[in-house]
Amino acid sequence: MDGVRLIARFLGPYRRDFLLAVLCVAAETSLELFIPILMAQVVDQGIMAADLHVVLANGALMLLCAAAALALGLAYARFSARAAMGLGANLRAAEYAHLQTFSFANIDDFEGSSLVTRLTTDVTVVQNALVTGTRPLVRGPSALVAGIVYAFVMSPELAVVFCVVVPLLAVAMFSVVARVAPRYRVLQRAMDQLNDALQEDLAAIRVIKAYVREGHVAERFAAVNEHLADTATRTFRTAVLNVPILQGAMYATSVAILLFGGQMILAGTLTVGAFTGFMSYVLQIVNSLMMISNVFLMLARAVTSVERVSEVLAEEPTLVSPPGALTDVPDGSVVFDHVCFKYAQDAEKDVLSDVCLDISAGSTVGVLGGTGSGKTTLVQLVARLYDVTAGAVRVGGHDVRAYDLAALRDAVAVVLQKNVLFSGTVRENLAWGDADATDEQMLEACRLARADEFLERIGGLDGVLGQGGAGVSGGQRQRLCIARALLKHPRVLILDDSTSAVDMATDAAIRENLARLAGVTKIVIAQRVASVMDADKIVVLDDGRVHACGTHEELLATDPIYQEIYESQVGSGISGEVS
Ligand SMILES: Nc1ncnc2c1ncn2[C@@H]1O[C@H](COP(=O)(O)OP(=O)(O)OP(=O)(O)O)[C@@H](O)[C@H]1O
Repeated sequence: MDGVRLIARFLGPYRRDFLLAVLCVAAETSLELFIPILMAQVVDQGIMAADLHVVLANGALMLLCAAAALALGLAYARFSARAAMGLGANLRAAEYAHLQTFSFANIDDFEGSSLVTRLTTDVTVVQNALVTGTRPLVRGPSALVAGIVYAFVMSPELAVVFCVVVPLLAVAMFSVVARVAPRYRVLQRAMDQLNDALQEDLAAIRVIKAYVREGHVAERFAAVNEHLADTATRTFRTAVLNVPILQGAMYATSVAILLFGGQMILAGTLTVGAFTGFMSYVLQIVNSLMMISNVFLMLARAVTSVERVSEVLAEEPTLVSPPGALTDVPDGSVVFDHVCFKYAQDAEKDVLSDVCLDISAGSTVGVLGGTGSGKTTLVQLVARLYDVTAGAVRVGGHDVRAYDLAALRDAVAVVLQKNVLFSGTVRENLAWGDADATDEQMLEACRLARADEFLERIGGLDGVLGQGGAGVSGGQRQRLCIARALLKHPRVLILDDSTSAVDMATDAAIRENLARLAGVTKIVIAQRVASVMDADKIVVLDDGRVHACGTHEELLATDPIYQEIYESQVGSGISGEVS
């Protein structure tokens, strides 16, 4: 029922088309049911009574019925296609819009590939069910009921055969549907896995080629592909069982009716015309049962897909703005107050444990630490990309959970470790930072991020970037991403290893430019000591805890981990560039 409500809701303005499609099928069905009656009259009152007038008149009526049924069939195709395609577009739009409200945690829950299947294949399954299922859904039951009623009217004795056949067939077909329905969820899950493998391989195509791993990924893809094919074969092998069951039933019924009907004709209790008409009802009843079983199979699959679509639409975003949210971030101060965090509620260990930090507005803070020590996790909490598990993060003196999400994220610009640009011009990409920025403002941001160095070479602000920002190098992409963040005029600027692909001299020049941004708090995650040694404060993270905090000189004098990082870089010759 929930599925029906969902479909009714998302049909929206296409509900009219859907209703018209149903009316067309209903009218078409009643016309077709009328034809056997006319046929019986042709045989009994026309051929047997040698009355040509009855044959011609009824023949003309039969042609008229057939032509009207054809017109209604065409109209049905048009209305149902419009309703189904409209429904599909509405469902995809609603899912996509809802997806935009998802937090990272929501997306982690679903997995990206499953979301893709739920927006594409699942919607197509629902669409197809509507466009090809409405006709048999309306025709099947009405043709069945009408066929049985007409058969009883023509010959109640003969029609008793149906009282035996129809219930037996119904039980057989429902058991087929009951076995197949649960398999559809497994099938869609296998489809998710195929999408997952395909997406990962396409995204990593350069790495695959660089490591000459084409054979390995082809094997992995073959395995998921085979799993999908196996699951589909097992599902549809059971589904097609209803065809032999129905055909067997049709022949058995025909034989029984020929046997009993023949005896009745010989005994003079049934006319040949009534018998001919009766035989066409046998076909009609069995056909309608076939339609009903097919439509049930189709619906079983569509129900699975509707459920998967509903799961996306019903997912509650884990991060929302509170009622009466603050819309102004007064300053760029950042406080971590006994913050604990873990990604999964049931995870045993915290990723961040009891982190306390006090970062004053306008200061520069460097964050260092080993791989997996929690640096990225720490800064993501400032822009409320995740919520703390315990404690609080305060920006501008207020808990981040008190702010309107958009206002907070406007004030806290994060240049993530995985920098992403989009296909389009450089100007379009920079406009993500400030849609109203003038060319001068964009060029100034590029100058601060040292993107001006290569901007002319890629065609200036009108230079076109390929999908995912293709067409610029890693270091160039990082600089454009910094420029984009600067255009937001943030109160807090977070750079998560954002200059890792930039050479030392450019890195130093960028730092120098950023240091001049008065009033902007800068939190810089870096692997190189050189990138953070001038900071007002350096935080050393170790296994999710603040191991030490101080200036470069203080840490160099007191902290063994900092000394070790510094020494390792001095040893590798980085110190020369550092100093
Ligand atoms: N989305 C996620 N779901 C579950 N665990 C995660 C997720 N992201 C990170 N982690 C785990 O949290 C821990 C800290 O990761 P984080 O990315 O914050 O470390 P990091 O210090 O930034 O590392 P690196 O220097 O390699 O970028 C790691 O153990 C990582 O496996």
